[in-house]
Amino acid sequence: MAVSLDLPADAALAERHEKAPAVGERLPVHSAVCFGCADIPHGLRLASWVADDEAGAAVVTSRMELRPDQQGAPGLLHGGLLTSAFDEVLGSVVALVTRPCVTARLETDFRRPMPIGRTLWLRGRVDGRRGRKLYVSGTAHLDDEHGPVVGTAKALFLKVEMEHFLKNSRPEDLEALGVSPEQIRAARS
Ligand SMILES: CCCCCCCCCCCCCCCC(=O)SCCNC(=O)CCNC(=O)[C@H](O)C(C)(C)COP(=O)(O)OP(=O)(O)OC[C@H]1O[C@@H](n2cnc3c(N)ncnc32)[C@H](O)[C@@H]1OP(=O)(O)O
Repeated sequence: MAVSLDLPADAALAERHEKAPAVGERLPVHSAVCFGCADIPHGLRLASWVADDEAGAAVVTSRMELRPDQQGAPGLLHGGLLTSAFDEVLGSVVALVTRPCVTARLETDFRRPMPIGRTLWLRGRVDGRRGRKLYVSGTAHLDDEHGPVVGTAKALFLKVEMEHFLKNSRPEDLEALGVSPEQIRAARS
């Protein structure tokens, strides 16, 4: 049975890490080949900034231009791409608190159609943390940050160790990041 994504009563506030970018700063791409944020032809090409939050929680705002090559129904964004966009935004906001983390569970509600040629503004917030678990939520708005809500999301991210990638990623991709074959072998032995 699916585990609830509701914030537990004993979750702690999840503030930005002291070394995380400040409010207003644009986030750098976290990988030159990332489907969500890298400047690659087939990617979502999300641009993201650290945003403010009254309660002091970590928040990210992202912009996504909806392109003709992203259609599902004619003239409308494919729904799975909204889920992918939420995964990127929520993964980015979690990385302001602690990292590395991976998505364990992600739910998307599709509220309104998203026409191609328009702009989505997404907002992701870390609502709280309990141990390795980070509870996050997001909203997607059409045309501007306060435009109509077209989708909402809730997710659970889990903090993992670097071994998660050393054991599971393709060796050639790890080596391209500077990881030695010995480190990869050691993690997998
Ligand atoms: C040198 C290398 C460079 C690397 C550079 C890194 C760069 C970083 C870039 C990030 C970029 C972001 C981009 C977008 C984010 C992705 O795209 S992440 C990719 C998609 N996600 C994945 O591939 C994750 C695949 N799943 C897994 O690996 C494992 O299932 C997980 C998530 C790590 C959990 O496994 P586990 O650590 O063994 O945890 P486990 O003991 O099963 O569960 C711990 C707790 O979490 C709960 N839990 C686990 N799964 C779930 C679930 N699905 N639902 C609800 N609760 C759950 C359990 O019930 C348990 O609860 P408690 O009993 O403690 O109360």
